[in-house]
Amino acid sequence: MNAGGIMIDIPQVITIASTDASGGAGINADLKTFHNQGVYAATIVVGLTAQNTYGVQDQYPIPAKFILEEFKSIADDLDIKAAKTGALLDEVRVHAVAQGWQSHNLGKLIIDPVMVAKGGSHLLSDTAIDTLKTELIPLAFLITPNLPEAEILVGRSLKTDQDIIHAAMTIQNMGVKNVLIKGGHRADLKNEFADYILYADGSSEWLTMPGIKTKRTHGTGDTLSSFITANLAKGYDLKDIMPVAKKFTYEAIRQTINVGHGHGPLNHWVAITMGTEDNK
Ligand SMILES: Nc1ncnc2c1ncn2[C@@H]1O[C@H](COP(=O)(O)OP(=O)(O)O)[C@@H](O)[C@H]1O
Ligand SMILES: Cc1ncc(COP(=O)(O)OP(=O)(O)O)c(N)n1
Repeated sequence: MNAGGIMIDIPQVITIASTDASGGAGINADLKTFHNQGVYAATIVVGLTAQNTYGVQDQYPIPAKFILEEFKSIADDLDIKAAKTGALLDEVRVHAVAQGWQSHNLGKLIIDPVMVAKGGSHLLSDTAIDTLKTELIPLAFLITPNLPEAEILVGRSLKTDQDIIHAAMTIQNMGVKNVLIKGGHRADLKNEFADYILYADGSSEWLTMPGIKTKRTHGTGDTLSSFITANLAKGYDLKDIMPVAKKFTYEAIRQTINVGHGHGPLNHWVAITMGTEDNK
């Protein structure tokens, strides 16, 4: 009821992750990307980080019981179409998120398996990897590891295109429908950045953009996975979203903003939207 006004239906999404005090990564980057893409965003906060563009100074996990309360509050009221996870910190938090997910229907699950931040700090403990693999990954629509994260998931080093293609198959066999392996950390590619995606139907593609020579890449993975999450919630097909998500992230790095003195954050004001003339 909104007498005299108008009621607008807007796709609703959620990020299940940790905050970044400096605003460039984690929940902060997710919310900016969601807002940019015109979806309504809720949060399940799993942890807090004292962090800046130099690195992570401290982290504070939210108790599992409270995380489950957050799940219930959202599920009792909102109509979430897609959710993404980010830094989940440890085994207790990964288990709580898997438990919360199984108890409530929050649409498509996108896992960004954040393990190590740019400055080298661990945002997922080693003991949580098995829990991630056995409890959370089988629930997901899409997982988006960067190269080092994919190496940890499959337990071998990934150097060549063939290594990456086989790793995506290994990860898909863990029970997740679609697998995106991001190439931002690939040592042999300097002039172009190629990501590989293996889709649920067995088809696959390499997504390539020129490499930008910059250290201002704080929150690139969060931005890419949030763009995908927002547009899945809007009803777009993953195959149509992927090239535009790649372009959005590229432009958010290229059109840099002067914030921070280390690995600076991205520009979350770039105007790239699905369905517009250049981005069918
Ligand atoms: N310097 C860069 N120039 C162009 N694209 C980049 C650059 N760094 C990262 N990307 C792209 O940003 C996205 C996130 O990649 P990556 O850095 O591997 O993830 P993460 O932030 O999770 O470590 C990928 O699409 C990757 O190709
Ligand atoms: C709280 C928090 N969550 C996630 C990250 C990592 O974000 P990512 O997009 O992978 O970017 P970088 O670590 O490469 O900056 C984070 N740093 N903090």
